[in-house]
Amino acid sequence: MPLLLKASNRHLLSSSSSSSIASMATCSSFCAQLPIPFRPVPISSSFPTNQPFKPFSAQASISPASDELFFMYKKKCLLYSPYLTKTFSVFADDGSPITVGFLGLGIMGSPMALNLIKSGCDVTVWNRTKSKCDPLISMGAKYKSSPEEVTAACDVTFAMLADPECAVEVACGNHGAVSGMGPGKGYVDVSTVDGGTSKLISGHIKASGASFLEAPVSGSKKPAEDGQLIFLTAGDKSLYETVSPFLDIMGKSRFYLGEVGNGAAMKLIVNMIMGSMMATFSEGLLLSEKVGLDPSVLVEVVSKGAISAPMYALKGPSMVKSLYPTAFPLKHQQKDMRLALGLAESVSQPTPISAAANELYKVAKSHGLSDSDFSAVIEALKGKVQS
Ligand SMILES: NC(=O)C1=CN([C@@H]2O[C@H](COP(=O)(O)OP(=O)(O)OC[C@H]3O[C@@H](n4cnc5c(N)ncnc54)[C@H](OP(=O)(O)O)[C@@H]3O)[C@@H](O)[C@H]2O)C=CC1
Ligand SMILES: O=CCCC(=O)O
Repeated sequence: MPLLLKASNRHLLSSSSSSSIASMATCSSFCAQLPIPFRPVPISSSFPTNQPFKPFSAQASISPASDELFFMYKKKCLLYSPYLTKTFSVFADDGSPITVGFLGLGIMGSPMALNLIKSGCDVTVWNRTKSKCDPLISMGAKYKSSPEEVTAACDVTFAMLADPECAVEVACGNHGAVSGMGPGKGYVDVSTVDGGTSKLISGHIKASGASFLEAPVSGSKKPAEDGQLIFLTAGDKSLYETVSPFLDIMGKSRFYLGEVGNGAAMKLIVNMIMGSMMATFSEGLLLSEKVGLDPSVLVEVVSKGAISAPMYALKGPSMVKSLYPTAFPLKHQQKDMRLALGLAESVSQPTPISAAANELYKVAKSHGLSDSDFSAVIEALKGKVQS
């Protein structure tokens, strides 16, 4: 017989299977390591009683057979995924599904929205270039022709946009997201922008009576596809709690960092470190080659020691071949260096290494590498740069 699982602020579930389900909830770190197709979807969240949203309930039908599967999960066995992904949905208290909007279907937005759709969420999409909506529409997404229409139709709307300028344009421009917002709705900006931009958007959203959360992500194209992103959130706590089931579909971890601007700052600092790491890695690869060493061997040596990083292992082999398949566009990395340096400037923090790295990304951009992967920054260090 199916069991109805209701989320509560204690993560307790009113079912005879509560012990095994609760075990699953406490094993979230293992759960997050599973690829999306094998990952149990989140079935609990916390809902403060005084929050302005339609309260969510995570609801799932669980048969005795699937209860067995949860027990297997506790022992770190794989779950039978189709069973779970098809039975998960998030509902408002009036029984209607929580509707989700998604604005911006680029490298990151498309797989993030797709994971929501695959998990059974009711998703409405918009993108400036309409053709990028088509694959998602064919997977079951609804389509609206402006950000305003999306936010008017949806309870919560995510935005994954290129830069501060277009994040503001999509939120606050003509027929922008703000025009469709109102009390009881939420706007979650997952783009990488600076804190000032985030506060500006937040101000407009909140003036409409809606709630705002910034939630930039760590993790690139593949983690977005695999639902392994890391959300760095800040803003309305009640919205954070409301959208947590959706964040857990798209990601493996989430941080709540307090006031709007803190999520943006954390994201920019992480990417400032990453940009400098990539620049110095590039120098090392080229230096090794110049002194007669095999840069592929350098990649291997680095992978064995204390400075090993997934980024070097992932990008190194193709950098050695001068190949830069785009996961994180170089123009976005340079934007993040620029914004991080602005953050440092605002508090008089010296960042000479990052400032130097930023110059390299600017050189790479000037040589036509904006849309290549950010690992193409190595080209800025070569004597002869392809244009
Ligand atoms: N790629 C990555 O590895 C990661 C990226 N990020 C951040 O996520 C955000 C998106 O990145 P990513 O998906 O890679 O970028 P893409 O360049 O692939 O996508 C950018 C999106 O922004 C839209 N856009 C750009 N300009 C405008 C505009 N003027 N008006 C409306 N929409 C616009 C694009 O629409 P259109 O399709 O019409 O061009 C597209 O939907 C960025 O802030 C980036 O820094 C964060 C983590 C990782
Ligand atoms: O903003 C892009 C981050 C890319 C990554 O975290 O791998």
